[in-house]
This record gives sequence, structure tokens and C-alpha cells, in this order.
Amino acid sequence: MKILEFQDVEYGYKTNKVIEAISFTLGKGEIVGLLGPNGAGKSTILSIAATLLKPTKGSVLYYEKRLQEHKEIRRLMGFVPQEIALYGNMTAKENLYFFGELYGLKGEELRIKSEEAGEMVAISLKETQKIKELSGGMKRRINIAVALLNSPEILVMDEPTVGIDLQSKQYILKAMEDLKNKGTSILYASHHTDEILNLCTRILLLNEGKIIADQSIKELKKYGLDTVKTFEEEVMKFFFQQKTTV
Ligand SMILES: Nc1ncnc2c1ncn2[C@@H]1O[C@H](COP(=O)(O)OP(=O)(O)OP(=O)(O)O)[C@@H](O)[C@H]1O
Repeated sequence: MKILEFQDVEYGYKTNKVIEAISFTLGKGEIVGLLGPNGAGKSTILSIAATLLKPTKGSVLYYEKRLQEHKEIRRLMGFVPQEIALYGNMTAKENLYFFGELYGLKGEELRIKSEEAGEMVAISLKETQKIKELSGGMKRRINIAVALLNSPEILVMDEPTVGIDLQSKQYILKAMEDLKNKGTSILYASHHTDEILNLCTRILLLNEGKIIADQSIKELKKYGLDTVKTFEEEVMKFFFQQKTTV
């Protein structure tokens, strides 16, 4: 079943078209990685997938059109933005309880869901430190835990491992792998080829608002392009060809 499908999607900020002709699907339990240089349009695509931006052209289907209301879609979705969206003066537990209540959780369910979400990214709710006193990696893990509170079926993550320590990065990648094994469908952006090749079932390579390659990892393996070196060499060839044909 297609959980999410972009059909010829375009988006422009005023007159500036930043993505165009974007078509791809995210199946159940798939991790689709968006890889591309700064400004390629990754965050724009993720914001559209998360229903925060409306395409200026084309459509996005959820569950093969079975879900159409933004409210219903958001109930099944977790969104992790690039910026940390937590209250600095509160602890991890207080933040999780606060956002959990916003999701409508209370009592025992709120406690259990908060603990489970914390556990997914190795965060203990017993810590009394405030968010503002924590490292960037800890903040990011707690930010992810917040998105997991409603046990989302679709997770949209914008560069979840950028600029953090190695340990936090490993915890986040492990959580993503565990979520995938549980059947969660994940759409995420990254700059790291190694991470994407290890984790994803499919890669979308973006440049200047367009998809320049959409390949499953299985296909890449078949052509021997599933190592960082061979994949990046092919990508560089593409950019080189572009330059020489202009
Ligand atoms: N609010 C905005 N107003 C105008 N232009 C914008 C706005 N947000 C993004 N853009 C432009 O849209 C294009 C795509 O940006 P986007 O953030 O989607 O790229 P990205 O691939 O996520 O980049 P990065 O890796 O730097 O996060 C860029 O040219 C950017 O300057």
C-alpha cells in the first residue's frame, strides 16, 4: 500500500519556483531518503508531505486517497523539523508530558507513551536537567521523542542527525531502524550518503528542485552503486555532465 504519493508536485515562494515535477511514493515500512545539496528543495518537500505547505501544482495522496483531511493525516504523522521545538526551561519529561497532553494523552497512557517515546531514543525521563542545559544531540533526541508520542505511522524528519555527537547519531539511526522494522514509513532528508545508503530502502537524489534519480537500494546494489564511493562518483559524473552541457 502506498502510504504517501507525490504526483507532479510543484511549489513556489511567490514567483520563485523551488520544486517542480516531483513524483514519488513512500510505501509501508519504507525509509525514503532525500539527498541533495543546500537549497535543492528537501525541506520544502518534507513540509508539503507534513501538510504544512500546500503545493502550488500537483497533488499529494495519503493512503491512496483514503485520508484527505489534514487533521486525520496529522494524527497518523510525526514531524521532526530541523530546528529544535522544545521548551528550554522545562525537563525532557515535562516537555513530553506537555506535548503528549496536546495530542490528547492523559493519565497512565501519557506516562507510558512518554516513557516509550523516550526509550526509543535512549532518553530517561528521570533526568532533572532542563532542556537548555543539554547537548545538541540530547535536544534532538528529545525532539524526536516528541514526534513519536502519538505512535505515528508516517514519520517525516528533516536532517535528524545533522551537527550532533556520534553517540546521539547512533541512537537516532537505531531508532529509525527499529521504527522501520515495526512498519513505520519514514521520509527524511540528509546530507550524508553513508547514512542514507545504510538505512534507506529508496533514495531520491535532488538538485535545483528536481528529482535527478529515484532508485531503490536493491537497484543500486545490482549496479554496484551501493557503496559511498561508487554512488558519489556517479553523482559527481551527473553534476559534471550538467556543467559541460550548459
Ligand atoms: N520562506 C521562503 N521564502 C522564499 N524562498 C524560500 C523560503 N524557504 C526556502 N526558500 C528557497 O527554496 C529553495 C529550496 O529550499 P529548501 O529549504 O527546501 O532546500 P533544502 O534542500 O532543504 O536545503 P538545506 O539542505 O539547506 O536545508 C531554496 O532556494 C531556498 O532559498
